[in-house]
Amino acid sequence: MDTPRSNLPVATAGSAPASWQQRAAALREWVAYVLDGDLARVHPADRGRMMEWQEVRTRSAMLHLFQMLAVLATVKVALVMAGAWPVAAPPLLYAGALFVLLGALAVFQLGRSRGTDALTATLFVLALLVVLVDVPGGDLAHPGVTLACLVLLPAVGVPLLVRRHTALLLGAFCIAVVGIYLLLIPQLRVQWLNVLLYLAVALVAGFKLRRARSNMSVGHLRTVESALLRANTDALTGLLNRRGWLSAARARLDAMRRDGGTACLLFIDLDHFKRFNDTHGHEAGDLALQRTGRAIRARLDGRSIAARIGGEEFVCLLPDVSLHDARRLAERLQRDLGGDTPPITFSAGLAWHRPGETLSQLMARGDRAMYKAKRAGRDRVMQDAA
Ligand SMILES: Nc1nc2c(ncn2[C@@H]2O[C@H](COP(=O)(O)OP(=O)(O)OP(=O)(O)O)[C@@H](O)[C@H]2O)c(=O)[nH]1
Repeated sequence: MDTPRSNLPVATAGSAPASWQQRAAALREWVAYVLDGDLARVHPADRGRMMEWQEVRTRSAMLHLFQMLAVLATVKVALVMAGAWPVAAPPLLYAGALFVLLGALAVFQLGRSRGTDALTATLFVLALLVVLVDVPGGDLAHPGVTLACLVLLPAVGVPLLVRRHTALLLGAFCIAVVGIYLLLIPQLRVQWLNVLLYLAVALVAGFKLRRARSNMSVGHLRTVESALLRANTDALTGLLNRRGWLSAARARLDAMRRDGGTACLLFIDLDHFKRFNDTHGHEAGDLALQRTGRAIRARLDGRSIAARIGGEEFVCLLPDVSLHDARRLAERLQRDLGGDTPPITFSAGLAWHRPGETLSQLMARGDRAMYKAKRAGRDRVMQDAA
């Protein structure tokens, strides 16, 4: 049996690219295809799933971040309580612990419902402050806190947004700035190691997050992609199935309505297929369907859409093809399949798309023309009145 192929590109399939950047690039290509490229070939329900995927991805990144910050804050509170970490203002630390609690609640919310991104972002900033409240003086308005926040936030955020080298350069720059600043202020010197430690943790966390997000994206997209392929593809022939056809052909007609253009519908029904099965066996019948699918694919250009919409029923939408050319294409197909052993014959109906006509109306006319061909003795191509 043929490996099912569909009209969707398989950007993320094949051998796994070496680095996560390459995987992310493949991923972006695929997302661009699905979201911006030819959405015509993706069922509207899948569009919703793609959006959902993006939301899930963002949320998961936030979850990772909160987990790490919560761990940091917990360690710190434990050290303070054990007397191993002197702080100037314990009340502020306990207030910070409250923020962590709120952060944990937000994490819980993130896992459960939508629309908590603003809350989580706020809590994220507050949790960062928690890690910094022990700057001497314990004053949140202290310039050291402000500076550290200004540095830590990009230290976490930058690796998520830019390339590794740029992030490392920026990180080194931030560390240098903080180092110089802290050396210039005597009362901050005792804390500069702490701050550098946080910076290092923040940088590592940023990279880890980026990697985790990218890995998850590739894995998740592969799943979505194969689900999309399965849902829209006929497993036997690799052409679109009825679901994929309805979505793709409707979208193509919509695009024609918007941008102009014409199309022809070709409706194909294999002749006496029951007899074919009875004579040669069901397996030979399956092979005949696959051969038909291959022959159709070989004859169509990249803009045409082809599907197996029923047992031995095939349809093709041929954009910017005249009735005359569509008939020639159908006749070539007849020759392709008739020359095989055992020969396959089919009856075909042609209908030229009328302006404003829906897909069902067009298909009904194609079907009618195909039945005319059956009634006239099969193994022929008939057309509906243009
Ligand atoms: N091998 C195989 N047979 C199939 C498949 N799907 C449908 N069929 C068979 O296709 C046959 C269709 O038979 P009919 O609808 O009576 O039509 P027909 O025998 O082709 O006769 P006409 O269309 O009038 O020429 C049935 O016997 C189905 O069992 C399939 O996936 N594989």
